[in-house]
Amino acid sequence: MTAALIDGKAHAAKLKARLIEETARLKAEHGLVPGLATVLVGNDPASEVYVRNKNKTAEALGFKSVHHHLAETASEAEVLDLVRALNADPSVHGILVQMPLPKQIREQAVLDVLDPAKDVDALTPTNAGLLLSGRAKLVSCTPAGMMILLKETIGAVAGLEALVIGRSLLFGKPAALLLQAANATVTMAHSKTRDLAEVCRRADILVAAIGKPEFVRGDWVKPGATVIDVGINRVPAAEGKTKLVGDVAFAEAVERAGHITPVPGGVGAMTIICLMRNTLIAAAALAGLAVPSV
Ligand SMILES: Nc1nc2c(c(=O)[nH]1)N[C@@H](CN(C=O)c1ccc(C(=O)N[C@@H](CCC(=O)O)C(=O)O)cc1)CN2
Ligand SMILES: [Mg+2]
Repeated sequence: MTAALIDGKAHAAKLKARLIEETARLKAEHGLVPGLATVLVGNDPASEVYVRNKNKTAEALGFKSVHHHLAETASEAEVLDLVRALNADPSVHGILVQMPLPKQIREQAVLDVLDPAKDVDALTPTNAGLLLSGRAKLVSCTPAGMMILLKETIGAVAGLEALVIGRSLLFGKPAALLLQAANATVTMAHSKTRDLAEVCRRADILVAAIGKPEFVRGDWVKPGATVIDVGINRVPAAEGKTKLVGDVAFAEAVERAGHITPVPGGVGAMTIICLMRNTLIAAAALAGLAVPSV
C-alpha cells in the first residue's frame, strides 16, 4: 500500500480564501480591522522566518500587523511590559509571542500576563483550561490545523484509536484533548513510554510530535493508519546542504499508512493560517460581534 498524501498547503489555501472573505465582511459591515501583534525575542533564524511569515500572511488577509523585535539579552521585565502594553492597545486583537524564548525569560511568566482574550496561540492557563472543560474559544494553532486535516481527509474520528507522541503545551496536550473531544480513544505517549513501537502499532491515527528526526519507523505504523507528522527537523543532506525531515521515517511509513502528512507541506503548513483564524475570532469577540464560523 502507498499512502495518500495529506496536502497541508492546499487545505491552508482554502482556509485563507475563507478568511479573506470574512475579513472583508467584518471591515465593510462593522469597520473592524483585525490586528495582530507579533513579539520576537532574540535572533533564532527559524523563529525569524516564522514571525515574518505571520506578519506577511496577516497583511495579505487585510489585517493590521505590527511587529516587535527585542534583543536576545532583553530582560523578562521588558517582555512583560511590552505584553501589558499590547494587552491595553485596542487596535491589537491577537498577541503572538514567538517560542522558544531566551533562557532568562520564563515562558510561564509571559503567559501569565497575556490577556486570554488576545491569546491567539491559546497557551495561557485560561485558554488551556477552557479547552480542558470543553469550552474553548481559541484553540492552539497546529492542533487545530491537525483536526481540520483529519476532518477533511478521513472524516469522523469517533471510535478510532489515536496515539499522540509528545506532551507539550504547544501541541501534544491540546492535540490529545481535541481528539478526545471528537470521540477518538486517545493514548498519550512520551519519552518514558515502554514498548512505544507496539503502542504505535495499535493506532488508527498516529500523531508524532517528539522533535527527533525520523524516530518513528515504518514498521511501527498499523497498515492503513493515518499518520500526522508534526516534527520539523533540519538535518544534513548531500553536498553539505541541509533538508527538513519529520519525526516519522517518511519513505518507510508511506508504504504502510493509508494517509500521511509530508514534511514540509503537511500539518506545519496549517499553523500560520490557523493563527489568523484565531486573530479574526478574537477580533470579533473583543468587538462584541458573533464569532464567525470560519
Ligand atoms: N508562539 C508560537 N511559537 C511556536 C509555534 C506556535 O504555533 N506559536 N509553533 C512552532 C513554529 N511555528 C510557528 O510559530 C511554525 C512552524 C512551522 C510552520 C510551517 O509553515 N512549516 C512548514 C515548513 C516550514 C519550513 O520550511 O521551515 C511545513 O511544515 O510545511 C509554520 C510555523 C514553534 N514555535
Ligand atoms: Mg526560557
